Amino acid sequence: MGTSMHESIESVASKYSRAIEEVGKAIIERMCRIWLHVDYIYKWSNIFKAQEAALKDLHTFTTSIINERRTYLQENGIETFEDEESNGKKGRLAMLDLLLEKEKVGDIDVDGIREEVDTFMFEGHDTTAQALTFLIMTIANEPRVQEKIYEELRNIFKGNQNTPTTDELNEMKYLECCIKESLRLYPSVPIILRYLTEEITIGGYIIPRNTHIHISIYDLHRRADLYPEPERFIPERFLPEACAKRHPYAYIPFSAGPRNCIGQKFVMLEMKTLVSSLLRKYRLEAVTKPSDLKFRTDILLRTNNESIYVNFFNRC
Ligand code: HEM
Repeated sequence: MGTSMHESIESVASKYSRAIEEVGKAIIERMCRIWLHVDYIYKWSNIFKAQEAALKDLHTFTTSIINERRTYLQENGIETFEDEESNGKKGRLAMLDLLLEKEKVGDIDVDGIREEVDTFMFEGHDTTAQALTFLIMTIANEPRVQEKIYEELRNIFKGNQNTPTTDELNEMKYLECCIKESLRLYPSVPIILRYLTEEITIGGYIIPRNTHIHISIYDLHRRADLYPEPERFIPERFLPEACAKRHPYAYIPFSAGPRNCIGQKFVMLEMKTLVSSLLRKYRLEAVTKPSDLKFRTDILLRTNNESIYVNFFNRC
């Protein structure tokens, strides 16, 4: 986003993680209690108070990120993005710098910037952390798959220890199938919500317009008619020839349509970078098994397990 998170921000970062969980809890608790759907009643509830406290911590964190960047630009006398190669490409702005530029010409105010930063922090942070957790656990539980990924990495890197280049990341085709299959079984965003502006018919049922609907990505991804033996981890389901036979909306970990995830290409590179670096150095052995996972109702796919464990062994 164009900022580094140094010490002063670190001190509020753990509060931020807790705040995100609290806000998620408040949303779910409200959703499940119909009387709390009425704003007037909700505002008197303890859930609302907890939500407000969490939002305060959340906004403290994102505001400090914005202020840190603003101060940096001011202290270094950077007037416009043309002055700085902030992301290595002169003329192309990091997101926060672009928002700060727009603020100068009155296209956005400070609350607007904070909303955008909140969206990116929320959409980009826990989603990726959850996806990596489930992927690493799954690879540890699938020795055949792990060896196949390792073989692919050995062929790409041929013994060198370098950080992967973009070309090398693009060569990790099998690892990509594993990431996709892991997101099928463990979609970080298990449900999405939509508001119907027109009537639709699904499976013979008419759903009237002006209806709020939930789309369960988790359940869709485990449909046996779309994915035979849906509980099994089979990365080959995502080889190009297998995907070609499937409906384009049968797999939607990043949603679909005009409001789909804008971070999906970035996150694939991020996950490949992290997992390939781990697997080049370590062999993983399972501790927590998929059958140990106890999912809870939340806006992100989380478990009630205290922790998810994996053993790491040095590859000599
Ligand atoms: C494994 C990681 C991720 C998953 C599974 C994921 C999934 C999703 C999903 C399902 C949506 C649509 C939500 C809805 O329709 O209600 C979404 C939206 C979004 N995602 Fe991601 N995401 C991930 C990572 C990221 C990252 C790394 C970023 C930013 C760098 C990001 C930025 C966004 C933004 C800004 C939106 C809102 C787009 C809009 O409303 O127009 N996401 N994401």
